[in-house]
Amino acid sequence: MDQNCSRGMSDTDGSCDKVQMCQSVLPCHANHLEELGAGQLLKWMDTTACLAAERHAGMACVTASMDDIQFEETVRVGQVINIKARVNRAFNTSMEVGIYVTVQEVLSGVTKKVCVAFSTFVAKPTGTHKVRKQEMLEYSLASERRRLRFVDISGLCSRKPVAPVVSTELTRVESIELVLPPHANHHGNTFGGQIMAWMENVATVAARYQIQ
Ligand SMILES: CC(=O)SCCNC(=O)CCNC(=O)[C@H](O)C(C)(C)COP(=O)(O)OP(=O)(O)OC[C@H]1O[C@@H](n2cnc3c(N)ncnc32)[C@H](O)[C@@H]1OP(=O)(O)O
Repeated sequence: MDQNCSRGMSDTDGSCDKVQMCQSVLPCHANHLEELGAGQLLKWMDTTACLAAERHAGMACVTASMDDIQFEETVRVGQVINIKARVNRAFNTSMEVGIYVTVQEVLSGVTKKVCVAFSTFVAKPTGTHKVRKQEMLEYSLASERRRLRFVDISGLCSRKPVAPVVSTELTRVESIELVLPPHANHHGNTFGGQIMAWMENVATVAARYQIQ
């Protein structure tokens, strides 16, 4: 598990499937523009959500997917990121975890929403666990999001390729990563947030080639 993440985690209200993480954004988390990288934020979100899922399930969980995310605010060095995660609904072996991210100016206390995301975690080893009492709105919506998630997956597979208007040949970027201990979580596996951070890094380089 990311050291910076695990240090900042604590329960908000003692409820075992709600987790909150608070982190100051430092230069080591930022890009060349002194802005928090999306990959770093995804790592923190995944780690926080994983803890919420594992506390709920009472066993190890892995990230199965994360739904679309829109980042609404740029986060800069010196600001504070606050991530809240909670299990919205448990299905059989999977759980939907809602993640709410805000950014705060330390001195003024002004807080803005950065994003909302929904991750699916799967309990391993598989087993059944009862659905706990939870907020009814999120509970109902989780079912609908789950349905759309699978429509999205089947839609992606059958979608016809669209001819690119501008050649993207020169934007091809490949990254080979050696999985080292700092990339592993508390189970000794690479965690979903780390994979997303690597993907985001390569995508950023590819996008910069395209606009050059
Ligand atoms: C690559 C990495 O290292 S990323 C790092 C962390 N993540 C991982 O290691 C996960 C790697 N992936 C896996 O282990 C598997 O693909 C799993 C566990 C996600 C799914 O395994 P499968 O054998 O395909 O799952 P299976 O069909 O039995 O379904 C298990 C549950 O996962 C859910 N599930 C499977 N795929 C997805 C998906 N893409 N999105 C959401 N939920 C999913 C199913 O709906 C099911 O939920 P339910 O039990 O509540 O009904």
